[in-house]
Amino acid sequence: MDLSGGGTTWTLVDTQSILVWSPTTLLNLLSLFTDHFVQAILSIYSPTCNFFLTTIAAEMNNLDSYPPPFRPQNNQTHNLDPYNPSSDPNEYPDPAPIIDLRCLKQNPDEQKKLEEACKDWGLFRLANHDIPLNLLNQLQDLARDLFSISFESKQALTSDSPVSYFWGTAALTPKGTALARGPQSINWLEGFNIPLSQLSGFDHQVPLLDSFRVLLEEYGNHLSRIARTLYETMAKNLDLDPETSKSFLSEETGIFRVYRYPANPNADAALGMEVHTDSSVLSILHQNDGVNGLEVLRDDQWKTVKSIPNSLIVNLGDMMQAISDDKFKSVKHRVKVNKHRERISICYFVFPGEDVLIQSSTYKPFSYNDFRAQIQEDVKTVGYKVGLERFKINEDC
Ligand SMILES: O=C(O)CCC(=O)C(=O)O
Ligand SMILES: [Fe+2]
Repeated sequence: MDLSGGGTTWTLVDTQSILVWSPTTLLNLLSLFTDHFVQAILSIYSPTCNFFLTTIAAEMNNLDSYPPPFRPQNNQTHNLDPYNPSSDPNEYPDPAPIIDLRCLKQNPDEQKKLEEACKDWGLFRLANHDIPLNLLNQLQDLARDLFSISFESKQALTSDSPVSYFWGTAALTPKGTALARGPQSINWLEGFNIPLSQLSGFDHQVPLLDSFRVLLEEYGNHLSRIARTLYETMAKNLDLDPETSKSFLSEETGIFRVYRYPANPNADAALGMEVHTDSSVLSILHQNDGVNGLEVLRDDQWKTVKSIPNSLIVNLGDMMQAISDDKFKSVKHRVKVNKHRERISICYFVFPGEDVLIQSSTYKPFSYNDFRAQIQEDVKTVGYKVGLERFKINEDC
């Protein structure tokens, strides 16, 4: 598949004009301004130029910030379709069930709704989570700033650090470095892997990283609270023994993954993230405003989970499916790339204590450690994560 990110000359066509620009010239020009200033200018331009400006806004990040294979190639020209908001999936209602966190503790109907969402979807949108909107916006802004520094600086910043930088795959070793993959399975993403327990190991000398650390600490406290509340309600739904079930959610294992999915005119040729299930108990996701990408598989159809301001997406992972003895579902999902705009998402994953045995009638007893080791092995040998199937009790033997 053609994984090139585009050409150094972007050809943009609308009904009135044909404009051929060199992005290098444009970027040099635009980089003189701050993003916010440019956004303000963009908003006062005439609507006929809107699609053009939207595209340029998406492309104006420093090209040096992208991993080399994601950069436009010199001898290529791309025809970018005009950005057409009326074909935007935002026009359609979002199908995911909505859970109101504030109601969850007291309201049996909301608890029932959660149970249904876990069985039918393995995913839901979370409203009334009580995370300040300001914190979510600041996190997104800082994540964008962090991704905008040069590729080499991102690598240098994270060498010798508990934070790791990766690209092209989301399959990582326990240390957070990318597992080697073949070029055909490259994922159109870059990211930072940040274990919550090691936030203090951030380089305090680098102001951008230090500001990010402060925000992530605050965000991490909120997500631990949310994960605990959701998990306790799920454990009650499943009638799990309260003492045993506690060790299935270990807040110290919390990990952040911050992703950037660069815009790509050949969006149909590459996935941002390939089809997978998460290995976690729960995953909690925040997507930047207005850029869709996440899709879940339901009834054999891919459904877009829209980016809606101030809401979080929660999905159940393989550990939750095993803990629930297959009553709840670890949902298959993937990320599509946007042709015009880059997408940033901030994901939190929480796991059982590493050596805690999960026992069920469907799977052989295994710990998260066993599960992770098996995935590492499978990705190296078979090329992909086999997952829970590896631990299924084979009734024929
Ligand atoms: O970026 C997203 O929307 C989803 C990321 C994801 O599925 C993952 O990290 O497992
Ligand atoms: Fe995922």
